[in-house]
Amino acid sequence: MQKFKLLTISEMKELFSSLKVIPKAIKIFFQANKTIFVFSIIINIIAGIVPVVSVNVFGILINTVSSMDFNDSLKILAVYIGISFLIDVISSIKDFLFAKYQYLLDFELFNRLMNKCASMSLEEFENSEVQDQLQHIQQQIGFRPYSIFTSILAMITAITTILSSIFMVIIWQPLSVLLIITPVLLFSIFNLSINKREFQTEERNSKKARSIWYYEFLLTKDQSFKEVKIFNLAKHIIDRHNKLKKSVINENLYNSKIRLIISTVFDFVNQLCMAALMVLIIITVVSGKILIGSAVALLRVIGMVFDNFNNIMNIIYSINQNSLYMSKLIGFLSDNKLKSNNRSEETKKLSHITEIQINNLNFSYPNANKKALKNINLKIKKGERVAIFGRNGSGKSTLVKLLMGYYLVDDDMIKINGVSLNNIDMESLHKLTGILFQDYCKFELPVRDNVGFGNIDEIENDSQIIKSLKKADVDFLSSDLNQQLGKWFSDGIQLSGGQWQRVALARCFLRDAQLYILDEPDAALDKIGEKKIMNTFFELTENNIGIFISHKISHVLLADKIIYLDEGRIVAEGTHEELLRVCPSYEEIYNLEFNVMSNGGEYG
Ligand SMILES: Nc1ncnc2c1ncn2[C@@H]1O[C@H](COP(=O)(O)OP(=O)(O)OP(=O)(O)O)[C@@H](O)[C@H]1O
Repeated sequence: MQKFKLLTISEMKELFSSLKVIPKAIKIFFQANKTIFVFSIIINIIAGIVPVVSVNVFGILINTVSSMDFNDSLKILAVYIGISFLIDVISSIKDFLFAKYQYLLDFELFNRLMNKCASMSLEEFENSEVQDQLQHIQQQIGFRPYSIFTSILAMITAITTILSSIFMVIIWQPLSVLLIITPVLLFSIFNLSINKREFQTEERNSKKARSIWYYEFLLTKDQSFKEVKIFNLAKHIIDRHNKLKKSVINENLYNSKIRLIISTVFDFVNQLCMAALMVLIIITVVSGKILIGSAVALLRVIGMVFDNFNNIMNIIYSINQNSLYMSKLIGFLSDNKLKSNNRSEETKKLSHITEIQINNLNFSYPNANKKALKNINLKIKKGERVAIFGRNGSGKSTLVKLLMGYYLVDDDMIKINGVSLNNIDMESLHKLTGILFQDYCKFELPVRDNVGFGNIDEIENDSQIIKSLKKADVDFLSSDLNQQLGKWFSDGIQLSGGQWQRVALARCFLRDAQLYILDEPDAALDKIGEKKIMNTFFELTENNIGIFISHKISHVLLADKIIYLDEGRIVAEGTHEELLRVCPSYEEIYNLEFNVMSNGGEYG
C-alpha cells in the first residue's frame, strides 16, 4: 500500500480543472427537473441571508433589553421569533425539495445509463475496461451526482451567508478577515490530497469489488454450487475472497486514519484563531466602542463566516471528489464511440432476406492475438438450410455474431440482399431473425415473458405463445403463462438445462422470421426433443434461410449444405455425401459417431 503523499502543484491544477465539469452537471440537474432546480437555488439564497438577519436582530434585541425599553424589546423579540420560525420553514421546504429531487435525479440518470447500455455494441460491452467503468458508475450513480447537486446548493447558501456577514466584520476590523481565512487555506492542500487518494482507492477497489462479488456469487448461487462441492473449492475461493476483501478494508482504514489526523489538527488551529478574534472583540467592548448586543452579534457573525469558509472548502473538496466521478459519468453517457450504430449514418431497412453473402471475411476479437475467422467465403440463398460444423473454438458462433452485426467488419465482407451489413438498419435485420444463441438467456421471469420477448408485439397473444411452446416441444409446463421460471423470485420453478433450452427455442420460434439461426439447439435435448426441434426448424425454413450449428453429424447431414470450419477457415463445403468424399476428417468424425451408435455407445 502506498503511503500518504501531499499533492504536487501540477496535481492541484489537474484537480481544480476537474471542476470544469460543474456546468455540464448543472445542465443535467436542470434537465432532471427545471422547476425544482430553480426553486432550490432561490430557497438556498434565502437560507443564506436569513441567519445573518436573525443574528443582527438578536444583537439589537440584547441592546434594547440593556436599555430597559420593554415595549420595543417585545416588538423586536416578535420579529426575532418570526425569523427563527422562517428558518425552520425554509429548512423543512429544503428537505422536502431535496428528497423529491433525489428520486427524480436517480430516475433520470438510471434511464440515461440503461439507454446508453442498450445502444452499445457487444464489442464495447465485452470490453473489460468498459465493464469496470460501468461497474464504478453503477455503484455510485445513486449518490455521487446527488451529492454534487447538494454541494452546489450548499455552496450558494455559504457564499450568500459570507457575503452578507463579511461586510460587518470588515467594518469592525478588516484585518481580522485574515485570521479567518488563513487556516482554512493552509489546510486545504491536506484535504485535497486525502480526497484525491480516497477517490483513487475507490477506483482501484471497484476492480477488486468485481472479483469479490464474483467469488461471493460462486459460493452463493446454485449454478456453481455442484462444482464447488465436487472439486472442494470452497476453502480456496473463500481464501481468495478474503485476501481481496482484507486489502480493500486495509486501504480504506488507512485513509480514514489520515483523514482523522488532518481534521483534528485543522480543528485545533481553527479554535486558536477563533480565540484570538474573541479577545479582539472583548477589547472593543471594554473600550466602549460597541454595545454588548452588537458584540454578541459580531461574535456570532464571525463564527458564521468562519464556519461557512470551512464549509466552502469542504464543499469544494466534495465537489472536486464527486466531479471526478461526474466527469466519468458524463463522458460515459456522451461518448459517441460507445454506440452500436458506429456504422453508416444512412442505413437501409430490410423488409425481406433473400441472400446472405460473405466475401473474404477475416475477423479478430479486440485485443486477441489471432484471427477467429480467416478468409471466409459463403453464399446462402432463400430456401437453403446450412449446417455449420467444426471442432470447439473453430469460429462457428463467431460467424453467427458477425452476421447479426454485433462486431464491425469491413464494408464488403458481409452482404444481405447485396447490401453491405454496415449499411443495413440493424433493428430491421434483427426483426427478421429468429435466433437461439449458444449462451441463450434464462430469463428469471414468467413463461409469457420468456417466450414473448421473442416478439414483443405478440407478448399478450396467448395462442401464439402456446403455439411456439408446442413447436419447441415444451410439454412440461402447466397452461399458466404467468408461471414464474427460475429461482430469483420465491414463487418460481426451476427448470432443467434441456427444459430451459426448449423455452429459449420457443422464444426463437415466436418470431415470424425469414432467417432462423440455431446455435447448438441439440446441446441439451433428449432424442425426442431433438427430433421435434429439427422438424420445426425445417418446417420454418422451408421458404426462408436456416442456419444451424451442431456437433452431431446425424443432424448436420440433413442440411442442404454443410460448412466445415477448422481453426477459423472453411476446410470443406457441400452436401453430406460430398463431404464424405472429399474431407477425410469429416469422414472420420462421421465414422466415430455412427460406429459408436452401431456399437451401442462403445467407442472404436
Ligand atoms: N468474446 C470473445 N472475445 C475474444 N475471443 C473470443 C470471444 N468469443 C470467442 N472467442 C475466441 O474465438 C474463437 C472462436 O470462438 P467461437 O465461440 O466462435 O467457437 P465455436 O466454434 O462456436 O466453438 P464451440 O463449438 O465451442 O461453441 C475461439 O478461439 C475463442 O477463444
